[in-house]
Amino acid sequence: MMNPLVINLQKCSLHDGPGIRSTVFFKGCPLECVWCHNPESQSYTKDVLYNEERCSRCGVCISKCPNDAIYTGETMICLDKDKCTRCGTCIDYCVNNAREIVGKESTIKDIVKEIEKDRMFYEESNGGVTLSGGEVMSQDMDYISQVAKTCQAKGINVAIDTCGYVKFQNFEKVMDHVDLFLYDIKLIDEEKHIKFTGKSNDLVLDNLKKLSERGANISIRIPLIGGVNIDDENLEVKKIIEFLKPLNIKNVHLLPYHSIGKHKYDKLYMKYEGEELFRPSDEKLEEIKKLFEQNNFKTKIGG
Ligand SMILES: C[S@@+](CC[C@H](N)C(=O)[O-])C[C@H]1O[C@@H](n2cnc3c(N)ncnc32)[C@H](O)[C@@H]1O
Ligand code: SF4
Ligand code: SF4
Ligand code: SF4
Repeated sequence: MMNPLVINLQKCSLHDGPGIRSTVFFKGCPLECVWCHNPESQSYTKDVLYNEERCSRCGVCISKCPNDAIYTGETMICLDKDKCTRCGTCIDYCVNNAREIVGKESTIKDIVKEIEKDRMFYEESNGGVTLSGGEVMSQDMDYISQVAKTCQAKGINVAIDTCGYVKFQNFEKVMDHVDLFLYDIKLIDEEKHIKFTGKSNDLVLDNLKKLSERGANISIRIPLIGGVNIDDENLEVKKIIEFLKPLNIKNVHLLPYHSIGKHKYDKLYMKYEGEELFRPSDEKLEEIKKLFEQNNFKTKIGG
């Protein structure tokens, strides 16, 4: 079996859990959130990225591609994703570095070795490692739980950043080796959840209840997205609060929408469907924060 693909191991991360952390982004996700700032993390296969600004349209990649997957479009060099085998030939021949491959197989040993390098920072800041993505909980869970177990055994704090859309057995496989779950709730309204993420939220909410019942340490993350879960009466937010109240959860992080991942859609030949979305005003964010605080949640704006 292939090891999971890693997109990137980000050092000195300050928004993916407490302290200074290294965040490992695994590739592949069962959801397709319209606003996702990491579109390169959605597919479970490698992707070829194309940077149009660097491309001189020399055509070399077209002639070198062994699968005839590249062709000239009206304004850019196009890719037939069905034909592309991610062999990397076009990347090797592009003198302008306009193409790059995303996703690299990594052994448990290599990942842990890389994580360990920043141990000093973790110790000084009460940080650690965060396993994220994409959706880390939808990967090979023997691999993920081994990474978590090895890090914990070395005294490194382990957090998991998840959308929760996986079978509960995946949580059971890893939870003994996890110090903190950063668990996303995007919407309670099921129809809207399907509309904006492509999937029902049944599993997400069910798993959260079960995790909480099992005594897991959980911080909730809620992306606050104008046009999706923000309204004048804060209806969706109030539903989230009512859902969380009976659970054994105290910490809530509100993540205001941003569009910094938008440019990546072009590079992946994907269409960004979130043009209408917007960041809630600072007043609105404070209003929502207050609502959570009134219900005894320790709430912060940001990751
Ligand atoms: C990329 S996701 C990876 C973890 C997992 N797949 C999830 O959705 O929880 C990491 C965090 O980024 C948030 N996020 C994604 N796109 C965002 C955007 N455009 N603005 C604000 N937060 C965003 C998600 O809600 C999640 O809390
Ligand atoms: S080889 Fe590079 S610069 Fe030339 S057309 Fe292909 S992507 Fe553009
Ligand atoms: S990665 Fe290989 S198959 Fe895909 S476009 Fe480049 S040369 Fe063609
Ligand atoms: S669940 Fe997370 S990684 Fe997956 S599409 Fe949504 S925001 Fe992106």
